[in-house]
Amino acid sequence: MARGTHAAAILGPELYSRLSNTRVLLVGAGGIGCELLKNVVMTGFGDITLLDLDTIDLSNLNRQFLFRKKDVKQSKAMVAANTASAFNPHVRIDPIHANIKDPQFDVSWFRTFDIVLNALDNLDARRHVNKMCMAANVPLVESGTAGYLGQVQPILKDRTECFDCVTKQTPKTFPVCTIRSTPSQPIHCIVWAKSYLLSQLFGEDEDASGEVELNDALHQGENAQEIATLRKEAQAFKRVRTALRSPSNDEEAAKLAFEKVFHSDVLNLLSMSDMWKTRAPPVPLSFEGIKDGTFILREKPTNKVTPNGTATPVNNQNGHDTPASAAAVGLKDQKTLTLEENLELFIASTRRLAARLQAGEETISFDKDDDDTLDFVTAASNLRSAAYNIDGKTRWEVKEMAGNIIPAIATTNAIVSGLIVLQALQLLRKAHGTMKTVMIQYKRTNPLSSATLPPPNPSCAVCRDTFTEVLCDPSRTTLGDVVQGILGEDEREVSVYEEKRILADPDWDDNLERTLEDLNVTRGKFLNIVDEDGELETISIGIGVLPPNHPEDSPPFVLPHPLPQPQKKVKMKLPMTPLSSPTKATKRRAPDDDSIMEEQPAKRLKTSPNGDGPDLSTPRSKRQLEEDGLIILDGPEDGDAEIILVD
Ligand SMILES: Nc1ncnc2c1ncn2[C@@H]1O[C@H](COP(=O)(O)OP(=O)(O)OP(=O)(O)O)[C@@H](O)[C@H]1O
Ligand SMILES: [Zn+2]
Repeated sequence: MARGTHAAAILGPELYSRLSNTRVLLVGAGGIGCELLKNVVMTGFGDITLLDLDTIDLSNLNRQFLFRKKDVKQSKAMVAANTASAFNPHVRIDPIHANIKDPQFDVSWFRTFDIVLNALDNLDARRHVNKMCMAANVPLVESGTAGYLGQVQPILKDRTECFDCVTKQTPKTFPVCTIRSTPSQPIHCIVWAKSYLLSQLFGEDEDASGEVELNDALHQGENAQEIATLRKEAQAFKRVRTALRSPSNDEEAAKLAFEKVFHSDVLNLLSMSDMWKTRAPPVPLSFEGIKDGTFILREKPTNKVTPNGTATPVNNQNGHDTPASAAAVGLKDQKTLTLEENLELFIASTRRLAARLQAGEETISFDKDDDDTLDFVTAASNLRSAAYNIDGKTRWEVKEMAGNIIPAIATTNAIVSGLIVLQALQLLRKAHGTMKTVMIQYKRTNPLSSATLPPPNPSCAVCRDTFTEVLCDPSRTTLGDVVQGILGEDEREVSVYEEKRILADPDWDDNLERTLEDLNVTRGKFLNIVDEDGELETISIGIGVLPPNHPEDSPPFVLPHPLPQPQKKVKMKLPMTPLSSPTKATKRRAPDDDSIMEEQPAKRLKTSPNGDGPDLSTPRSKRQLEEDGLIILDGPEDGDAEIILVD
């Protein structure tokens, strides 16, 4: 069968013949991206732009089949393009080694494509591409896999839900005191080692922000004695940081760090007897004792008989004398480490990281593929677990947990990549009525399921905007030029935003005279014109560059023609919540992956727009509430707004 037989059958001969000139943007050349690039090339697409910001890592080779060992450290986009070009002599692949969020990839650039295919691994980049495709009105195929599960979703502006029409789950966070003082699970110790200890020792000097965090915790009614202890801890860190940065090749700095966090800090915590009334107290570890084998952690009474007939204590939690752990020794990464081995690994990894600082690296943060940071987090979390009587984890398990990794499965990537091409062909055929979201599910009898595509969410903050574009020289164009130019004869009251930043409102027009450059509103960014009465959709203006032939003597900006006409907004009713129930406090999770967050109790207010509670319907009334000490947390849709009263 000839290459392209299937595509020709689906598209028909006329549309198929256009495939070679269809401009495809493929974002991401990782697990899905490599498979997908191979598929689009083999299908007969002839004009492909492949973009990825990363270089090839050894750990990519097991599933990213366009890469070989010799390619490690090379640009993913370049190597993938090179390899896949050989699959079809007629294909043009333009590789770009860059971040899709870079300013040159503006709305005009996105508009040059006929279709965009996402093969990304993070929410932030996905949401960005979604927004750009909405602004440029280019069809998008969005996809993702998680182990055996996968999903492919076609997105078409004004016809289907966009990626942001539905709230996405945010990763789990933990209360700060669980992480800092009272861990009870291995993950608490791993988060402590990765997000707290590693950055305290090798990250930026966060003295000031740490103080603010502690002051905030104090104001939120946390135990004053505990906060004072944490403050003392912070000061002691300074000494360790200095030692790590002073040239020396011995283990002194590692010892100092160890004694601070696994000994002195534990002793300090133990002195707060109240904390240990309802939970088991931790045990301070001894550096020298572990080294010379005299330190025994929580000895248990059971004895075993050794071959020479003497009884010795077993299961003493140093982890080095149980037959089970000895038998588990297989691959190095999957070995349960003893207390001694964890200490050795702690010393060795601290020395390696300290040497990197001394060699000029300014800060070091966790990367699961950086052996030094992974070793450090493995050792430090296991030592902390030992002190708190929590099970230790192997290096492999720590890597999975700290890297939030769900194992990637090449087969799932392959199935998803095949589905992406089928969805792309359907979009190009404009078979909108028959398109569906397709899911790979963990069901042997029915591995693929599909769902009809819901229409856009009327209150989506992304795809319900009216998008337009202004091409300009930001150093010579003022905010007023753009806002007045876009509104034309329209004299309604508006506020102007860039992301969450307010730049102007009906009572504050100081910025209208300033240039866009001065306001840091440059290529690739969006200005939002929000209707003060909340009646009309927001106008979202992409900032682009002037065409090269733009006449010198004409204004330094080009307005769209015709001017955008925002539609009436579909009104959402805001939820009502009784005023007087502080016990039913609102709790929100932080959006950040491993942020250590304290959940604060807060009182809820009514959020009625019709008189009996604060009015949220206009930007001005929202700002007024903020000035009055109320924080408004925007949900993904306006109707979800929550108000938290700050005491
Ligand atoms: N903002 C972005 N701009 C460009 N490419 C991106 C961006 N964010 C992520 N990517 C790319 O998307 C790809 C996602 O692929 P994948 O999920 O297989 O990740 P990976 O980094 O190759 O593998 P793993 O995370 O499992 O080690 C990666 O190659 C990554 O570099
Ligand atoms: Zn949407």
